[in-house]
Amino acid sequence: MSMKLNEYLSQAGSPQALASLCLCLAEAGKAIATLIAQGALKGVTEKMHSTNVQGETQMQVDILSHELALAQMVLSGVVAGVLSEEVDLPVWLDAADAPFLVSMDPLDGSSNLAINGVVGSIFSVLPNLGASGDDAAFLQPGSAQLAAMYLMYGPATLLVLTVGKGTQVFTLASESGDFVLTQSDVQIAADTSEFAINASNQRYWQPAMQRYVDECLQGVDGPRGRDFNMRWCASMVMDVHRILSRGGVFLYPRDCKQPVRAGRLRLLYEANPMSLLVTQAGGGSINGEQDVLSLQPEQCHQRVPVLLGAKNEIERLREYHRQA
Ligand SMILES: O=P(O)(O)OC[C@H]1O[C@](O)(COP(=O)(O)O)[C@@H](O)[C@@H]1O
Ligand SMILES: [Mg+2]
Ligand SMILES: [Mg+2]
Repeated sequence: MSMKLNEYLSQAGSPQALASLCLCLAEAGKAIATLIAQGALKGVTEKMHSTNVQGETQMQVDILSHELALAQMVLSGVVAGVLSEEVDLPVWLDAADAPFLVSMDPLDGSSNLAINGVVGSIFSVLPNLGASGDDAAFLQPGSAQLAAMYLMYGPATLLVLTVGKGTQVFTLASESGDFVLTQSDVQIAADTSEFAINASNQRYWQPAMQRYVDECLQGVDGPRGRDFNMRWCASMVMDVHRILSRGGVFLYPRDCKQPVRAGRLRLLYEANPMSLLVTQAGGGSINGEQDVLSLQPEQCHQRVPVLLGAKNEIERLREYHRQA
């Protein structure tokens, strides 16, 4: 029998407050999916003249997605503060004693909208340890996350969730508006012959990454003794979803393209939630040497290198970094 998101949350024994939050985030996802589906008819593909705190050009739809998600969190009544890619400082809601903090990338891969490509939303749920109003409250390691979720706005709208009991995939039933469990306890195969990396940055990579990709590219004639396939979607949600669906590794390594930043992806609302979802599915996630989930964040919008996916490949990459 098909299980709905609310039924899964109660079966998983999630506390009522966490279940309410997940359901509100699911509602936000539905609203964002509806917005995106309008495409150019609603200006979804247009850029704005503003930049976010990362110095990236914002799209109107980045801001609208932020607002839709924020409105649902206000409604939930269980969120004290929200850190978003789209705003410089965390937003503190009028709920200081609420149990959760949420970090979010309201629209991931938004540059793909110009080509009608797949985008998503990413949420990380942390405990509110009582320091409401203090932005440092968000600087908790990924291992402290109570839940992680992404929504994927593709041919189907998917919601992928972990509350620390495996990783589950739900599909939006458009007629009823329910998210229905379609894949439970996803497992990522430990081995793979597929990697994902933005190869245009190759000249900036460190030796460990040069070695890994070079060996993959040598294929059956090289030390790996087999051919590798390559994919890159420029949308972390889509790349991670492929790994959850058919295995592989996703690599956004440290590089020297912009020496001031350690990596491309943001620790608190991209790397951490995706790492929890992937490790709950049996995969690995490191920054090169350390587990991403063990990193102590230093800044709200901090960037980190991220290598995640098939466990044995991630351990191989860790070893290459140790040896370099
Ligand atoms: O432009 P690149 O190097 O391909 O980087 C793509 C990466 O940047 C991101 O798009 C960043 O996300 P945003 O669209 O939320 O800024 C990731 O989704 C993706 O993995
Ligand atoms: Mg993103
Ligand atoms: Mg974004």
